[in-house]
Amino acid sequence: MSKVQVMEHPLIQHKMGYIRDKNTSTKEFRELVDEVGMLMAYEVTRDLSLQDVEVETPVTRTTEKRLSGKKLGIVPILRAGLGMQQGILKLIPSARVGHVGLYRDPETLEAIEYYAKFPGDIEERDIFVIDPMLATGASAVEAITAVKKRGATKIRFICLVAAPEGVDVLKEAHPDVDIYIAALDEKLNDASYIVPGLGDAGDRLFGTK
Ligand SMILES: O=P(O)(O)OC[C@H]1O[C@H](OP(=O)(O)OP(=O)(O)O)[C@H](O)[C@@H]1O
Ligand SMILES: O=c1cc[nH]c(=O)[nH]1
Ligand SMILES: [Mg+2]
Repeated sequence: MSKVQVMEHPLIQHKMGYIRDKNTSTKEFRELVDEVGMLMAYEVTRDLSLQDVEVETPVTRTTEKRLSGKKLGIVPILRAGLGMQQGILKLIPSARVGHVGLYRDPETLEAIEYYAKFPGDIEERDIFVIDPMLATGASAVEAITAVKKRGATKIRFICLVAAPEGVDVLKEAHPDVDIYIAALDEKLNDASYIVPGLGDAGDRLFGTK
């Protein structure tokens, strides 16, 4: 069964308050989403494996630790997932990047795929699927299904704000995928927006609407 981790780090909580604020400008919103993406990547990569390496300091030889070279990949869900991409790449710059384009049909709430491009060796990589919002869960379920179809087997999902409804749907559809959340909110409203939420993440990131 999926592990669900809500990241209660004070810096994440502090920044989430500004991200939610409707008076936060597009520029600040973009910067904050990038920063929270980076802080979440720090937590999510806590279990990366290390190997011993010999290093010569100016004084002596010593044994140090280095990442063991596990191949990683991130897959932002377009559009809003792009807002977290750079922040995560700052910490894991060698990760390859795939993209899956999905939009939520406003009537049916179905996630409609319009784009997909993944690294050729995706099946060898640990994959982080990223999107600021987990609302009904339809988009995350579709994106992870698309990634699995290309052969990836070790997948985690990282989001800023999740509704309990979406967490349940994702756990049910992909019980092998662990879920990392900056804030677990109260519910969905009648339009399936997250409450209290932050509004439409894509529109706020890109200044559309
Ligand atoms: O859990 P769900 O109910 O599927 O909703 C979440 C999805 O909705 C938003 O995308 P949107 O459809 O607004 O596309 P956009 O990123 O292009 O704005 C958000 O970025 C998620 O991908
Ligand atoms: O609250 C929500 C729900 C779906 N997509 C968003 O961007 N925000
Ligand atoms: Mg949107």
